[in-house]
Amino acid sequence: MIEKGQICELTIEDMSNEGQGIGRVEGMAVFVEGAIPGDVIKTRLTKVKKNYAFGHLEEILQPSPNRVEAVCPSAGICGGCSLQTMSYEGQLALKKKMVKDKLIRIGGLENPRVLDTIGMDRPFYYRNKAQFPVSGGGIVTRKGGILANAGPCSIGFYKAKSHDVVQCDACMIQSESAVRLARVLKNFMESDHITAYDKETGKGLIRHLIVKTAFQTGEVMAILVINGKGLPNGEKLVYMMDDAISEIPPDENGMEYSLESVVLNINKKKTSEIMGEECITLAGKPTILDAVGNLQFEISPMSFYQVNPVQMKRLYDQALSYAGLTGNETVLDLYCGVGTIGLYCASKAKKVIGIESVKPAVIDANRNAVINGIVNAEFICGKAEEELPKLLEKGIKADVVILDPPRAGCDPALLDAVAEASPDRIVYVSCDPATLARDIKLLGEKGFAFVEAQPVDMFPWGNHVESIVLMTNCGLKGK
Ligand SMILES: C[S@@+](CC[C@H](N)C(=O)[O-])C[C@H]1O[C@@H](n2cnc3c(N)ncnc32)[C@H](O)[C@@H]1O
Repeated sequence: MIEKGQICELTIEDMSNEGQGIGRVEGMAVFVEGAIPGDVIKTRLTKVKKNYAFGHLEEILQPSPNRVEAVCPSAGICGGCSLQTMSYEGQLALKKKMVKDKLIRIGGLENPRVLDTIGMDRPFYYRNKAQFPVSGGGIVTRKGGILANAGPCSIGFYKAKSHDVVQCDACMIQSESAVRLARVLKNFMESDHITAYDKETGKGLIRHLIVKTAFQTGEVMAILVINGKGLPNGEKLVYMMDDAISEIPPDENGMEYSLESVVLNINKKKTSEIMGEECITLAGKPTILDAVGNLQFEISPMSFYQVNPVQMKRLYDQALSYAGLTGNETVLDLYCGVGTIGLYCASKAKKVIGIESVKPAVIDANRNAVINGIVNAEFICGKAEEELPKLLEKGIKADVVILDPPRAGCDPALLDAVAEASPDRIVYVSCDPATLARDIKLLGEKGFAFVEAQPVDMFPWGNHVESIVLMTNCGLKGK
């Protein structure tokens, strides 16, 4: 019987979805922050539940062969990048293992073929999207009408297991444009006494700064999520941001960056949702343009776009290869975002139909078909689980179905509809191996055979795992 406060020695064997090392004491799983697979550690149990426990890392008795010194200057302060003390080779191996383990344990597969994780040659400064929380700053009214200074503002990352924000002065995975704009917004808020939103009181103006950077064109978009209708001295901030971006020296590919869009996103709800529904373009264009391969994509503030452009191309190349297109197929791109995967397939298929629930993304997708001169693709707005049955009722036949749902995976109704469509191939792109494995099992029961999985490292130094799976129709249902 183990209890809170007990000191135990254990070997870390696995990693949780939240990035904690997992070991076992008396058969019970113990989750330890800061421990990585292969470490032998001494831990003090801080919480003991019926079937699992949490421990504090007291001492590393024997470091994992994959343990390295963290290279990021913000290591130990910022709560992101839970694998920053693991060698990159170790991370790639761990991610492959995580996919395989989930496919066996949750997916019910015996010995699934999982290929080596496709890694990056240089896994740094890869993110094209930064999402920074904002705290402090400005003058606030306390109880009794007393005016008080809310302290210096910080724009950056949450500390591990807290909502304290640490200024992002340096980050090994974010773009230079994102780090610079975080600094500019801090200076602006301090000089102009602008408050950050306080979720306890529901007061204060600035909630988040989101920066999107199109590495293939150099276009940068800054989105200020605000708890109000407008931004005092917004024009001044635009000039400050523009100066900061134009001072970035060209990158190693000679790319010059320019601020093309500054957007206010209104979110007055007391909710943990980052963005509200209304966007107002404060300066420049309402979208930015990026490219993948020889296709161009316009992206609006609310639209999903893969965060790692180098790996996005590799992921899409794999999707295209798994789709096995000959030119005669109808491809359904479900959860299509701005239409990237579908449009990537369009020149090799007869017809592409995409479904996506976020309206601005669907508008982007249809416009992206036009700007690329693609005439055999159309994108529909709605929930995939509601729209696919309607397409089937209209007699649409699908040869290849691409699924790329959010972390929660597919709605069971959608999997039923996919089975009814009875495509030859299903290409399933996933950012959560657990829900992927759950859905693979359900699709298996509906007559689709798992062929192989290819993990693609979309999030170096982080514990999230992207992978892509090919399933083929066993012909149980017939076409
Ligand atoms: C992981 S993203 C994939 C987007 C796209 N395939 C790509 O590679 O950029 C998942 C997308 O599914 C959309 N989505 C979420 N729930 C949905 C639903 N029930 N039906 C259709 N789309 C949905 C999200 O808005 C998001 O754009």
